[in-house]
Amino acid sequence: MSDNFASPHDRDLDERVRPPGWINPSPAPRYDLVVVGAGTAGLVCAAGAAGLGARVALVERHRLGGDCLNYGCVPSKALIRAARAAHDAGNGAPFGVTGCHGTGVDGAAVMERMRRLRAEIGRHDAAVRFRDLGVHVFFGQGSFISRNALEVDGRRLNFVHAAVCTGARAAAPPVPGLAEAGYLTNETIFSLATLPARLAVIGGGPIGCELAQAAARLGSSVTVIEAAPEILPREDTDAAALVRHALERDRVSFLTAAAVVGVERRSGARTLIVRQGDQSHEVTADEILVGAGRTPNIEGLGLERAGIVADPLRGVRVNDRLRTDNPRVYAAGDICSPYRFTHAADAMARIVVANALFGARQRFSTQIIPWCTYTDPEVAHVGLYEREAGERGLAVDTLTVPLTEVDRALLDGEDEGFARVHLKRGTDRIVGATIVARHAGEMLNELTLAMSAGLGLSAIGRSIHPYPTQAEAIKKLADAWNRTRLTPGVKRLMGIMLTLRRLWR
Ligand SMILES: Cc1cc2nc3c(=O)[nH]c(=O)nc-3n(C[C@H](O)[C@H](O)[C@H](O)COP(=O)(O)OP(=O)(O)OC[C@H]3O[C@@H](n4cnc5c(N)ncnc54)[C@H](O)[C@@H]3O)c2cc1C
Ligand SMILES: NC(=O)c1ccc[n+]([C@@H]2O[C@H](COP(=O)([O-])OP(=O)(O)OC[C@H]3O[C@@H](n4cnc5c(N)ncnc54)[C@H](O)[C@@H]3O)[C@@H](O)[C@H]2O)c1
Repeated sequence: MSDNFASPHDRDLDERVRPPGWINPSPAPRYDLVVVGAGTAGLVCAAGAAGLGARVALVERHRLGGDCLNYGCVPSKALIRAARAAHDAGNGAPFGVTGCHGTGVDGAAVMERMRRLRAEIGRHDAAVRFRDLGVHVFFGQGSFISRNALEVDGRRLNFVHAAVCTGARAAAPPVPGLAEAGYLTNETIFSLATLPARLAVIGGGPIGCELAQAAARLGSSVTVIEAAPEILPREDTDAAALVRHALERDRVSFLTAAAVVGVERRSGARTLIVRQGDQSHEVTADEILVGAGRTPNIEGLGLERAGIVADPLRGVRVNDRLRTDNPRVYAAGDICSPYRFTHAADAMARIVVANALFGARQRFSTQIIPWCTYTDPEVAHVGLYEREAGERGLAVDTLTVPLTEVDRALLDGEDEGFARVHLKRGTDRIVGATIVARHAGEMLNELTLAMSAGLGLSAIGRSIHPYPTQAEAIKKLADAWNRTRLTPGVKRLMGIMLTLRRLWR
C-alpha cells in the first residue's frame, strides 16, 4: 500500500513549522525587511536581518522550512540512509559476513523514521523560534500591492526593503494523459505510507537518480526515463557513467534518450508509453515520480505591481548584487538562481541582508558553489567542468586519481570512483574538480576551500593527510601534479647535484 496518510510525526512537524491556530501579529508601521517565502533563503534572510537589529516580517503560505526541510534534502537523505543500510545489510558476503541473504525492509518503518527525523530537524525552522528572534511571522499568501508594500491575510506590510524567496516547484512535463493518470512529485512522495512496488521516474537528474536508487534498494522495481542521452547530463560524463552502473547494479532500469509520449491508467496501474529512437516501450508502474526540472514560484506574487521583472523559466530577474528591477526589492534562492541548492540559497540570503540593509556591494558571482548528488557513490563537483573550460577558451590540465589507488577505499570495499581536478594549464590553480566516492560530498570541501582561498593544489600537497583516509585521493592529485613538474631536465639536474654532494663528502 502506498496511500497518503497522517503520521503523528507530521503533526509534530506542523506544530513547529505551521502551528495550528497561529495568530498573525499586528503589522508594524514599516519594516526594514519583508521576506516573502520561508524556505532556506527566506529563513536565513529573516534570522540574519533580525539578529542585526532590523524589524523583519516573514511571510509563508505553507510550512516554514520550504522544500529543503519538508519535501527535499531532509526527507530524501533520510530515505537514502535507510536504503544504504538495506544495501549494506544484504551485501556483507565480500567482507566474509554470512547470513546476509533474506534481509528485509519494513517500508512503513523506513518512512516513519524519515518523518520522525524531519519533525526533529524542524525545530531549527520553528515559527516560535523565529518569533523569539523578534521576527513577525505571518502565514498566508504574500502578494505585492505596490513598490513598497505587500499584502498577506488582508494586512498591509510596508517595507523599506523586501526579499523575494519563494523558491520553485516540480515542473510538469507536457505529456498527454500524465495529469489524468496522476503522479507524484517531491511534494507528495514523502507523504506515502510505504514506497510503491513499481515506480517509474521521469527525469534522470539529481532528484530522479537519488530517489530511484533509494527506492530500488528499499525494494521497489524502478525504471528511470531520461530525455538526454545519459543520466545526470550536467555532470562529468565518467561520473555519470559510474552512477548509472551503480544504479543498474541496484536493479534500476534506464531508458535514456527517451520521451514519454503518453500515460494511460490501466486496471489500477499506470502505463507509460515511451519512445526511444524508432522503438516504443511500455512501462507499467504503480506510481510515477516526476523529477524533470523546476518551475519558479512567481504566480500570485503581484510582481508587476512592484515593478519586478520575472519570467516563467528563470524566475525573478536580479543583478549580480541580487537586486531586482525594483531597487527596494532583492531576491534569493531557487526563485532567481541557476544553482538550486540549499547552501546556495543560504549564501545568497547572506548577500541580500548585507546589500539591502547595510549598503554592501557583495556580488553573487564571486561565490564558489559546490554541489553533491547523494547517490551511492556520490558525485561532488565544484568549479568548471572540462567542457566548460573549453567553451571559455581556458586551457586546462586534468589529473585523475582512481580510488583503486587509495588504500582506504580498497579496505572499505568502496573503490569505485575517482578524484579529478582541472588546473589552469601549466599552473597549480584549481579551476574545477569532481569526486565520485561513497562520501564524495565530505571529501570535496578541501578543494572548495582551496579554490575560495586562492590556494593552489601544491598547498594541499604540503598539508599532511591522515593515513588511511579516502581523502588521500586529493593529496595524491597534488602528488601527481608535483610529478608533472619533474621533467627529464629537472631530474637530470637533481641527479648531478646528488652526485656532486656524494663526491664532495
Ligand atoms: C527532492 C529534493 C532533494 C533535494 N536535495 C538537496 C540536497 O541534498 N542538497 C541541496 O543543497 N539542495 C537540495 N535540494 C534543493 C533545495 O531543496 C532547494 O534549493 C532549496 O530548498 C531552495 O530554497 P529556497 O528558500 O530558495 O526555496 P524553497 O525551499 O522552495 O522555499 C520557498 C518557500 O516560499 C513559499 N512561498 C512561495 N510563494 C509564496 C507566496 N506567494 N507567499 C508566501 N510564501 C510563498 C513556499 O511555500 C516555500 O515554503 C533538493 C530539492 C529537492 C526537491
Ligand atoms: N543533492 C542535491 O543537491 C540535489 C538533489 C535533488 C535535487 N537538487 C536540486 O533540485 C533541482 C531539480 O532537480 P531535478 O532532478 O528535478 O532537475 P534537473 O533539471 O537537474 O534534472 C531533470 C532531468 O530530467 C530530464 N527531463 C526533463 N524533462 C524530461 C522529460 N519530459 N522526460 C524525461 N526526462 C526529462 C532532464 O534532461 C534532466 O536530466 C536540481 O537542479 C538541483 O539543483 C539537488
